[in-house]
Amino acid sequence: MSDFSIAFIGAGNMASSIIGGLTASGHRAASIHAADVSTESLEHLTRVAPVTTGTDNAAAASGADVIILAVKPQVMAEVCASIAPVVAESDALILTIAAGVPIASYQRWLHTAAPVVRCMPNTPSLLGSGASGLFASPEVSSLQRERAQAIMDAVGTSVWVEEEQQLHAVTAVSGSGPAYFFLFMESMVNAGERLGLDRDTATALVQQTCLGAARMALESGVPLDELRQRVTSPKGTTERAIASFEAQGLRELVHNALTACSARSEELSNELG
Ligand SMILES: NC(=O)C1=CN([C@@H]2O[C@H](COP(=O)(O)OP(=O)(O)OC[C@H]3O[C@@H](n4cnc5c(N)ncnc54)[C@H](O)[C@@H]3O)[C@@H](O)[C@H]2O)C=CC1
Ligand SMILES: O=C(O)[C@@H]1CCC=N1
Repeated sequence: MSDFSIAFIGAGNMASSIIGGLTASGHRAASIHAADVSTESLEHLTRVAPVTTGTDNAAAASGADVIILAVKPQVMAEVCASIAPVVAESDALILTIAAGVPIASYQRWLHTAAPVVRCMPNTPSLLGSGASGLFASPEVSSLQRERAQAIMDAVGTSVWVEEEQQLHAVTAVSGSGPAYFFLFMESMVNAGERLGLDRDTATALVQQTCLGAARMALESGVPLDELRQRVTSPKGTTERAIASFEAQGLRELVHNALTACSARSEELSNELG
């Protein structure tokens, strides 16, 4: 599994994180090639791992088993045009991490029904703690699915969805999700300050509480509602806070926010499609 060759088109933040994760998990740097228009991005990447780099997208993609498209959605059409002649001559898997661009657009820009896996990652991938949703076009083989999963598992965990449309929900839950937790943490820090803590103390307590709660949710095997109830002593302090959240409609607020996010993801797909 670790010997297949990978070409990255775009060598920015996400590409260097994935490459860092891949090489840390045993993938040979010699079988990874990266192309970028920016020599600065390429220089930064070679400090992460000794991969082959260049500014010619088609040269990097040539001979690769997996071509990872790690550029912004706005330049995707141009990038696909640059590699289309190579893709036409190969059976490489196209793995794209760009938000919003539908599979039909890649196949149109590449002028072929290439096997495409769309991935919606999130920013904690930069630390190896990402959560990614994956969707495969019908042309993707089982070996290619395994390879796509192995690549994204190098920077966190990944789940497959059965329908491309479900990537809108993945975007609403995990793609944009880190921002919701940051907002909640900001709100807790501000509340802690107003209750008399200095900002640094409130920040340290909030950060560690968030990490601890996430680890309990992940590692205890106990359902979320039970974990919450274990903190909530009858007639105690937590009960008052939870009652306040519930009375002010926190669950409905969250539902509305994720619905708005998913709807925007659909709008963007229509614009980029
Ligand atoms: N769901 C999320 O929160 C996240 C999604 N993403 C997606 O991942 C993709 C990459 O994001 P980042 O790595 O953060 O962006 P970045 O801006 O760090 O890297 C993109 C790279 O593409 C290069 N590039 C631009 N035009 C090019 C061309 N024609 N040929 C070759 N390279 C070219 C740029 O020079 C740059 O180095 C984006 O599509 C983004 O939407 C990334 C991070 C998180
Ligand atoms: O906000 C956005 O549009 C992108 C997609 C998911 C996370 N960031």
